[in-house]
Amino acid sequence: MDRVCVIGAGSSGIAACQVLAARGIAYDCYETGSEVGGNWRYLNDNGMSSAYRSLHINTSRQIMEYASFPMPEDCPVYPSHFHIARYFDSFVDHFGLRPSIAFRTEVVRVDPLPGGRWGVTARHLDSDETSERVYGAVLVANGHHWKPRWPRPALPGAEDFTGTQTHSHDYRTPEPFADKRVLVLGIGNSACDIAVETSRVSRRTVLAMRRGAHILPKYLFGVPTDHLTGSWLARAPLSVQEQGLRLLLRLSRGRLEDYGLPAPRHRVLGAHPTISDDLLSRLGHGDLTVKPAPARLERDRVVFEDGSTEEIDAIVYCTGYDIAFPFLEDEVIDPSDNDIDLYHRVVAPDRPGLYFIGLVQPLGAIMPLAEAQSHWVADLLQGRCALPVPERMRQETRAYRAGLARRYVASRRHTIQVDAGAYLRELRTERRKGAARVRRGATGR
Ligand SMILES: NC(=O)C1=CN([C@@H]2O[C@H](COP(=O)(O)OP(=O)(O)OC[C@H]3O[C@@H](n4cnc5c(N)ncnc54)[C@H](OP(=O)(O)O)[C@@H]3O)[C@@H](O)[C@H]2O)C=CC1
Repeated sequence: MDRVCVIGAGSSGIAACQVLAARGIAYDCYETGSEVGGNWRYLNDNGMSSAYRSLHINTSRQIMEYASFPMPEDCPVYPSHFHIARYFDSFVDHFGLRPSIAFRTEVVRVDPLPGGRWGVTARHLDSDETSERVYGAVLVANGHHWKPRWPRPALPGAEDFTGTQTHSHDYRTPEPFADKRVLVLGIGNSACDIAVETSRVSRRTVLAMRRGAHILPKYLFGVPTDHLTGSWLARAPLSVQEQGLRLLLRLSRGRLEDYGLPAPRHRVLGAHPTISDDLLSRLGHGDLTVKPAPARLERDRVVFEDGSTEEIDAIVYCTGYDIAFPFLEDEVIDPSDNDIDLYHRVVAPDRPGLYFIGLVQPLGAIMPLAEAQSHWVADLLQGRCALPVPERMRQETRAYRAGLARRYVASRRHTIQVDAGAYLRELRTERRKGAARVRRGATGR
């Protein structure tokens, strides 16, 4: 079997490396930075980490750990990025993966070649030299929370705004916002974490949003929330999960309107969850002001959609991330507007040998899903599983899109959503079907 290329040594890339190594598949992994961990390596010198100093994961460690390597017992329930980066270091060392990772080596091009092979061009940052190598398959694990998504088009008046305008990707600590009048835009997890933090040092922090969000706590009745939502509740039909969660939230934290937040018009499971223990208490303290979305900027002030205005010194756009593969031409795969059609979120139907690891946004955590995806890809590489014909794969991607449209608020942030437990079951089923295809000799490729 031809050698395989893994792009990125973040949480998904190292999961892929571990599985490939365990399965005896020769591979090279390329990582732009000097260390593993991707987004979870604070101040990562690959320039792609969006982690801020106070970041703690909002899924519990039991939900985020790799199946092959449990997190240490003494790790907190909701570890910080420091704990998580340490865990990734020990994962890589435990499995002896480090020598297979070319650090400070950026993949700059990936080209399809005749015969289903792939040409990979890498730039070595220390020497600025490039090298080319041919691989039988490429596993793309470059992450999807590193390229800032700014409002498109920009807010009217943005060019003439006299304050600062930054994206959450570049937020590290609240100090630069001390004594400032800050506007945080969005109501995802970045917005809530950042608004809570700036509200402690700013003169005033305004949290503006174009729709409400169901705020989930990290604990419900003393139990990590995802221990409830990821276990018995996750196996129930969606409507039962929805009702159960709605009831639990109503009992534990009451109505969001009573904290000054707009009542969400969508179902609890109709948006990627916003998880914060601190937001509601900061609102209760009167240290955060809630506003609708900005309508326009007027030099040193922001006019909101309800006609109210605020003088603002700094805007932090917590408006999410674009999916991007800078090393792939759009003709190969085009992720514009975060639309990307992959069979079971991994396989490019018309590009044999091109796989995407960790390109999901789960209710749950990406790490064990990336690991499970890698096992499926290893099956495909070793001929233990086969894919259906491309048209069958495209049917699956259409059905997935239709399911997203039925369930989720229409937003560019909801194009790669999965429920962790259900998705793991889906991958297991696909592996069984893929093995049956091999036995029948019914391979699509
Ligand atoms: N502690 C943790 O573990 C953390 C995890 N994360 C994760 O990182 C990922 C990214 O999160 P995040 O950075 O919050 O981004 P998200 O994409 O999740 O949220 C973006 C927010 O910005 C809003 N928005 C986007 N564009 C506009 C616009 N033009 N005008 C007004 N509002 C806009 C969205 O609203 P709409 O819904 O209407 O599109 C949404 O409220 C998520 O998976 C999140 O869970 C992030 C921070 C902390």
